[in-house]
Amino acid sequence: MAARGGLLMLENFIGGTFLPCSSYLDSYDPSTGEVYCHVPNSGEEEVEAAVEAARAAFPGWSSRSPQERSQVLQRLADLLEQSLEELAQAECKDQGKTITLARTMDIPRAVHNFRFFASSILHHTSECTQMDHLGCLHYTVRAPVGIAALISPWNLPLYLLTWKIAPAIAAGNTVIAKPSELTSVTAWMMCRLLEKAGVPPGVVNVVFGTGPRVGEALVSHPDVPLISFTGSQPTAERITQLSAPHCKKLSLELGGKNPAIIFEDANLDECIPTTVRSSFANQGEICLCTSRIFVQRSIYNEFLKRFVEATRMWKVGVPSDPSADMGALISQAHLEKVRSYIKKARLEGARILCGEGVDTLNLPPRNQAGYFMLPTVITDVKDESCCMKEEIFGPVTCVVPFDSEEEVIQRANSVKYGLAATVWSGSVGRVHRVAKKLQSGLVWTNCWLIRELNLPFGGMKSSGVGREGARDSYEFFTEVKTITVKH
Ligand SMILES: NC(=O)c1ccc[n+]([C@@H]2O[C@H](COP(=O)([O-])OP(=O)(O)OC[C@H]3O[C@@H](n4cnc5c(N)ncnc54)[C@H](O)[C@@H]3O)[C@@H](O)[C@H]2O)c1
Ligand SMILES: N/C(=C/C=C\C=O)C(=O)O
Repeated sequence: MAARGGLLMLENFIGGTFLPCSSYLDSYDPSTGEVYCHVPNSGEEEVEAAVEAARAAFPGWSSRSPQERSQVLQRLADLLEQSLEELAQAECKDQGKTITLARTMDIPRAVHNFRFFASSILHHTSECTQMDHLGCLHYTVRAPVGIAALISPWNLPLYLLTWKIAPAIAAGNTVIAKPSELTSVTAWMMCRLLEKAGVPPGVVNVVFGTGPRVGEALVSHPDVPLISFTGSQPTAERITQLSAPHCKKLSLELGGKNPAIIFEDANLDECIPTTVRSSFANQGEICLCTSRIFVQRSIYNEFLKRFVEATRMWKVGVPSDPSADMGALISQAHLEKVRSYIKKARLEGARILCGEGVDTLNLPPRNQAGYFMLPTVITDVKDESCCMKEEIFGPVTCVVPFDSEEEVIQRANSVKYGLAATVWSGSVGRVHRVAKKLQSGLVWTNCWLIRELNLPFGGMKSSGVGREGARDSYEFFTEVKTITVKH
């Protein structure tokens, strides 16, 4: 690690070596608005070096057995776990999230990602059929694809980066990862553990920088046959265009406009605290967060009263405060974007029941320039409003009434996204029925964010293409071959 003038200086990690870059980007502490880190502003030259390193490492790594690769992933998980507190502190400072969320969700899940895929890689089966009348046996085999480009967003930095690195290298690929330029620190810290874990040079390469500069050089490189991307739809469109000439394999995990549907027989004592958390956890900067709440009319007033009370109890504070429920948004630009939606809602005649422009946020003097805002609840908003149609990706949620099951399903499905949903009802028949009719890749009933990594994760419609999970990631990061043997 280099430090210049008290600033953290990150370096690219290529071929097992940390390399300086010719230019750097400022990276900010969201809780103060101050520059505290310099991130390499990498470009084609760095991508070419990373491709060379990944290409050189591929024969050795891909020829190791799943058992050998599994052991390396387990050792990396152990080292990350031993560095949990250091990584949590870094993620908190870099992303603006609370230290408690970083300690209990982000970093433990990053550790688990390596443990999970270290195990699942040992248990995949292939397929076989027989044509006795022709004396033929057919079977499938799978092999790693080659160099994988892994591009990840700024909201759950190490959690989502390792959700790609782990399955990619477990399957025998070598990787070039590009984290978000807004949150690069924990990826860089992870690189310091790779050699000790036994990851050979060139198996994991990390290039830092912006999407248009280093990201586009990576996704358009002819020797990078597959891209796993998590981020926004506009970026996914651009990556699809750039990769199309090379017919690359694409996994696209994109945005959401996730509904919560609360029927009159829901258990509000459970529903309300969970829906506050699903709306505002990580400052609402989780693709699975709830941003539209449909409440059956007979309980609407009771729900609204209790939900606003509970939202006002959701503590916004300095991210390093263990008692804070919510920290700072990622950037000044993102804060202004989120606030602009609240202004639009007001202009449309909606009511802001709490939060931005209604309640007062008290912060210590050193955090006055931080990117903070209060969790905000909007009602009396039309389904056609941009607040009900577009992903805001901040601590803002809309609450509206509904009457019938058929009506609410149609309204919940009336957006271009289809990532996640929650359904709250005491009727088991109703939750099964409604879940099946929702255009979402993930539906939680009477709960939220209980993750089963064995099963497919991802969205439909504009929420993405493909799925991630034990089998899905294995199939994405390998090529299948069908072999016929005539005996
Ligand atoms: N479905 C999911 O699992 C999931 C998870 C987290 C975030 N997201 C979505 O991500 C978005 C927020 O993250 P974000 O602002 O970092 O998204 P983003 O699309 O701006 O950036 C995501 C990543 O892509 C890179 N990038 C940007 N432009 C690029 C280009 N032209 N070529 C190559 N790479 C490029 C960025 O540097 C970053 O690393 C939201 O829409 C959110 O819903 C989805
Ligand atoms: N891929 C996942 C994403 C979760 C939240 C994104 O913002 C996961 O949980 O596996």
